[in-house]
Amino acid sequence: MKTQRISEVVFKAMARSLSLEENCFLSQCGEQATPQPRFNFYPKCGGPGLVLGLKPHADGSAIAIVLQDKNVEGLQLLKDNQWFKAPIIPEALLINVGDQVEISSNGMFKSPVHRVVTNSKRNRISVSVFYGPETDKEIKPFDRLVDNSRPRLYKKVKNYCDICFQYYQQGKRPIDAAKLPL
Ligand SMILES: O=C(O)CCC(=O)C(=O)O
Ligand SMILES: [Fe+2]
Repeated sequence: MKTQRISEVVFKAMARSLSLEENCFLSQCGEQATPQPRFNFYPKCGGPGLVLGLKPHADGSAIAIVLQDKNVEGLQLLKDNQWFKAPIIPEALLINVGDQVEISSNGMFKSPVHRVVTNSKRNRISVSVFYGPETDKEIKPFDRLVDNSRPRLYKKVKNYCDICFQYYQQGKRPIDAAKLPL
């Protein structure tokens, strides 16, 4: 899977959709940004209403490219306090916006909270490839997206993923630590 190329196309398209210079997300990430793949296996589970495959979280990366199981659904996204199922579209790649794109786009793109539920009859697999900035790169809202009508919403962050795990364990959202008081 040529995920590097896909990430470039997606980052450029997101920049153009905000009328920004097309390399802005890519240059924030830097040249050495390495993909972080994760292979997920969710065993079938006798109590699917009681046990989650992956608890609610938002991805800490800039984007994630997800190849979902072709036959077993499970991914759900939170919108207006309701969980919505991600449909199965065989061979399709799902692109998820992560916290670091929410920060650099000053909230124009939202990093959705999502979870994975278990299935009582079938195992499920998925592959996520996370793209984010190289170590020590500073991420902050693009100046072009900050003005009087849209104030700066987030502080600068660095090595953001380091705090993500800690927040995840505590059931908190790391992006809340980056929010500026309104
Ligand atoms: O299994 C999935 O469909 C999504 C996995 C996910 O959210 C993640 O790896 O962060
Ligand atoms: Fe995720």
